[in-house]
This record gives sequence, C-alpha cells and structure tokens, in this order.
Amino acid sequence: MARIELDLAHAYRPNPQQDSDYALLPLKMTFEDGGAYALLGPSGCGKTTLLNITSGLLQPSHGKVLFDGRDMTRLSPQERNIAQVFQFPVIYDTMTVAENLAFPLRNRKVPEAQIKKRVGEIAEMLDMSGQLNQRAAGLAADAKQKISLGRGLVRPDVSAVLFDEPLTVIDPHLKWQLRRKLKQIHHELKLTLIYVTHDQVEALTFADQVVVMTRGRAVQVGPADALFERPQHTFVGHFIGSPGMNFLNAEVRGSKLLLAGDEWPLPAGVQLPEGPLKLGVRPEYVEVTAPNAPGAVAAKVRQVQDVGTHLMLTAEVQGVPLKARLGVEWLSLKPGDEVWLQLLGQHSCFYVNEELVS
Ligand SMILES: Nc1ncnc2c1ncn2[C@@H]1O[C@H](COP(=O)(O)OP(=O)(O)OP(=O)(O)O)[C@@H](O)[C@H]1O
Repeated sequence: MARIELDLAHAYRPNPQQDSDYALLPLKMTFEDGGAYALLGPSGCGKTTLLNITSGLLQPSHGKVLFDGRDMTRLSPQERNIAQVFQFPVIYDTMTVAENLAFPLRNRKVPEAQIKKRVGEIAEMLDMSGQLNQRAAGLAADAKQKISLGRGLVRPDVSAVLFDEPLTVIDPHLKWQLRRKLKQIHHELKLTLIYVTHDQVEALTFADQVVVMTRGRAVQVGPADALFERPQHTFVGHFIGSPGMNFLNAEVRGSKLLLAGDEWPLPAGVQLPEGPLKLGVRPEYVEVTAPNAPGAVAAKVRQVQDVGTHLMLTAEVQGVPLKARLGVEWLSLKPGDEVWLQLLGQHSCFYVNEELVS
C-alpha cells in the first residue's frame, strides 16, 4: 500500500490557455495509506481522468504523482503496482471462478498454498465460496462483475485498488449489498481504495473521504457529514443531499444581514464580509415558525408532497423556490398559503463567489 500524493493539472489538448482547456485544473491531493475514497461528480467533471492519472493509464500534462514520496509520474500501472476494476467484467470465461481469482497472484508467482488461502478468503467475502469451481462463462453479469471485484482485491501487496463505476452492471438490490460489502472488505483488508462514481449514495456509503468534483476541480474532500453540514462550495451544497441545499441572495451591511426584504442582526459568532453573499440552508434545517419571528422570512406555499415519513414543502421566497423537509403535522398546508420559514440559525452557511466564508 502507499500514500499517494497528486500535485498536477491535465489538459488533453496541447497548449492549454484557459480553464476550459483543462480536464483537471491544478489540484493538490493526498490519498492516505489504507483510506477509502470516492471521486464523485457529474459526467465530464474529470473523475476518470483523475483515476487514470493515479493508476498510470494516463500521464498528467503538468505536475507529479508521488507514491510514498517516490516520483511515479511516468510509470505504468504495473510498475506502480495498481489493481484496477472497470465498469464491465474483465475475466476469463474459460476459467473457473477460483482460477480467475487466483490469476493475479499466479502472475506474481505467489506460492500455491497462499493463493488457495487468499482466494478462499476473497470468495467468502464476496459470497462466492459455493461457486469457486464453476466456469465463469455460465455465470450471470452480476457474478462476473463480482469476480472482477475479487480480482482487484485479491493481491494484498498492491499500492491501491481503483474502481471506475464498478457497480453499473449490477442490479439495484445486489448493488446495495455489494456497496456495504465493499465497505466491510475495506475494513478487513485495509487496502487503499479509490472509487469513481456519479452516484452520491454509492459514494457516501462506500467512502470515508469523498472528493467532490465539478468542471475539472476538486471542490471539497471530506467525510459525508462535513459535505452535508459545511459544504465548502455551493456546488457541494447543491449536489449532495436530496434535494440539495437552498440558496438565497443576501447582503451584509455593517452588523446587519439583509435577507428577503428584512434586516437581521448577524447570527451570534458569525463574521461575514461586507457586501452581497448567498445564504445556504439545507431543507432539513428549514422550520415553519410564527409570523415575524426573528430571522424568519415570509414564503408562499407552492407544493406539499407527502413522502411517507415526512413532507417535502416547496415554497417561494421573493420569487426563489425553496425546499423544506417538514413533519407530517404540516399536511394541512395548501398551495397559496403564506408560511414563515426560519432560515437563520446554527446550520446557516454563507457563500461569497460560491466559496464558504462562514
Ligand atoms: N481521451 C480524451 N481526449 C480528449 N478529451 C477527453 C478525453 N477523455 C476525457 N476527455 C474530456 O475531459 C473531461 C473530463 O472527462 P472524464 O472522462 O475524466 O470525466 P468523468 O467525470 O469521468 O465523466 P464520466 O462520468 O462521463 O466518465 C471531459 O470534458 C471529457 O470530454
């Protein structure tokens, strides 16, 4: 295993001039030894580019890749000792499950007794012990992809195992099981795992640290609770959560906050720069409150959705739609009603130029 440090940028085109010429804007990042990371972001944000630069399938146009302080920038995945699992199964159909799992170890001339032991362990972790002697050709796509996962995880001496959307071909129920399984395997094997996905649930269940990416930038690296509670960038607020964070324009004048046509003292302990900014508040932290309560804004109800355990309210504040997750006691609210919503409090986040300032 290795501590992987990236200090690089990448443009596929020669002579990049502007930000949009880069698939990856300059970034500095460390994957700690034994950590479970997810690279999360929408299509085209640069996840696969970052993964392939880490594995050695791609060389960065600028900068360096270090493994335990050693410059690996120009070395291949084999020389970096990286295992990679792709979207679709990469296995040998003519071999049995056991032979497939053993292949990366046999290639490295690991003694047979050790191979047998390790293959047994990995098969057990993936619930494939009963299929070890079956030919891969006869197996369903799910099972084949499980073999691919196993082949990625079977070598104990790899620097890191990299996964590029590995559960795409798996059916939704098994996907859920495998995500949990991978997390468990991570705890047992203590390998460095880096996992690319555009699915936030997948990223948040699998990883200890999630790297949120947009347009070639890693805008935040952190655990699930930090991404939820303190998004460092409005993109993270918007992308993480279902639905994402609400944003309202506001302004600081002296010690006052101007919000939705009213003026409030700044929340206790909050220091904000003078001028325009955005207030970010999660739907989970918006509360219905008494009219004219300090920090509350008047809103018009647009929609009330009963989601079973709670209600999802869509209301409008000065033309801006806002979501609130409310208790079922608010079921009597109807479109057109006026409600007062509490937006300011300990969970308020403030953004200038899309970056968190408080
Ligand atoms: N081989 C390539 N040549 C030129 N441009 C590329 C190449 N591969 C990717 N790109 C561009 O680089 C940017 C980042 O792509 P990348 O595949 O890394 O994103 P991604 O987040 O993995 O997206 P997806 O989830 O769709 O795979 C995109 O604008 C893409 O069009």
